[in-house]
Amino acid sequence: MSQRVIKKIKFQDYGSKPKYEQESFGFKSKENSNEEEDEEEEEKESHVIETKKLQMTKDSQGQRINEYQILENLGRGSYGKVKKAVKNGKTYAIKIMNKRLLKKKRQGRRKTALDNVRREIAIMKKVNHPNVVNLYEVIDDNETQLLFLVMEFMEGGALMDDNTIQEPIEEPQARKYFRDIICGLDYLHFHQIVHRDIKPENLLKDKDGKVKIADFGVSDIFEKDDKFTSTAGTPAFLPPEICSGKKNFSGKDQDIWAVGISLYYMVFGMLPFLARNPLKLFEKIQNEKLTIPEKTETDLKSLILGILEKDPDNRMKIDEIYTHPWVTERNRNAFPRGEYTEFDLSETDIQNAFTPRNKLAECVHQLILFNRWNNDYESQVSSNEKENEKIQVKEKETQKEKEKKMENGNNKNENENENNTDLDLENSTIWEDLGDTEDWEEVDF
Ligand SMILES: Nc1ncnc2c1ncn2[C@@H]1O[C@H](COP(=O)(O)OP(=O)(O)OP(=O)(O)O)[C@@H](O)[C@H]1O
Repeated sequence: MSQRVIKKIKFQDYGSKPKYEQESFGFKSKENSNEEEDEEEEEKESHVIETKKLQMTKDSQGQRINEYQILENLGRGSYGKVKKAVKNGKTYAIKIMNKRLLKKKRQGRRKTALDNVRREIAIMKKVNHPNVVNLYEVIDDNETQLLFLVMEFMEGGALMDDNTIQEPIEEPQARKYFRDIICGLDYLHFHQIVHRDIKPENLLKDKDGKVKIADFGVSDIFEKDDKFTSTAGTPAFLPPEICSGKKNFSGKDQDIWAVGISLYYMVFGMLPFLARNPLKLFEKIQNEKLTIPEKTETDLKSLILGILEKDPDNRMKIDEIYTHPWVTERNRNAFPRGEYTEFDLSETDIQNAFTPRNKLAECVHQLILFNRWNNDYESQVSSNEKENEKIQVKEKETQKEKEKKMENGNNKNENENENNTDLDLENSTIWEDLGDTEDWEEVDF
């Protein structure tokens, strides 16, 4: 059963805008708020609408998904397409995915892409901050197996487009962007969420140039400590401790390092470590001394060196970043931290992020596969009977023996299922037989 989670968040936005006003989510600037109203807003469980019914129509204006008029493509990720859409005059970005295809796309030994999407949605449903891209609605249609994430539209696109050499961003502008990123990241880390793929492509700008953290595809949640063993992220943004294959590294330290690489990229227009192949790149990240252009101003230099410290124990932490002279312009531009109240984000929330796994249906599917195999086996035996009587006798004996064995096997399976209703389908071979999974064009709009 899903726990009741009441989200109570208070924060101040000291990023690119001094005061935060986003009426659509019920947050108001402090001057305008009254306490009762605030209390009411805070008691909302989740701001995300969950829709189970999908209506896809086509008219003279093009395609529609429920009330959303679908416009042009915004981009394509590894899990699906992102389209621009309009509803009641407001623009949205809709990520369109196909659950059937996600289920077939393996991610490591035990997981499928659907597991990652489940986690991404669970996280996005809970978070609500001006520097994190907001999710408005999840449309989860079982008939078509399509999944739609309706997000706020980030008109300004990615902070920087790709990993080529780019025009550096002027320092005052870079500082605003950097503060936005730190505000969003601090909020996530407070709520025990690590992003694990911070990079300019996943930092999107809204129409006012405010930067928000997007793409929670490989994000994770942690409990007591933030130690991880699995590698996730983009090679050029991975810290030395991950490149060296260290087990048990800090997810927060990984995010901080990636923010440092992103800052370097913003102010110098290029990545600090580049190589032709990942192995060479990992070697450079671990061993090559960081070069900073000579004319770099002292405060900026000290911040970059502090964040891009190879030893994670000596790497700058987020509270030191908040008070760093480059960030605060030597205390002329205060950068206080937001105040947040905890919310729960549990494994149950992840499992229930959209239509919960139907364990019964999956068990039935396994039984059907087993019966099919069993019938094939029996028909093979009967054709042999017609051909040769002698063989038939032998086959019957063998058959009996095998049936006996199978019966024992069946009983064993039944017993196992009785003991383990939570069938481990991640380890089941049924996903292996589903063929090639590369054709993402199947998500056709
Ligand atoms: N909320 C949004 N507003 C505007 N554009 C968006 C939004 N979300 C995503 N996009 C665009 O759509 C593209 C695809 O996004 P998506 O999150 O699916 O994948 P990605 O981050 O590019 O890649 P991957 O998921 O493989 O890491 C992005 O590159 C971005 O330019």
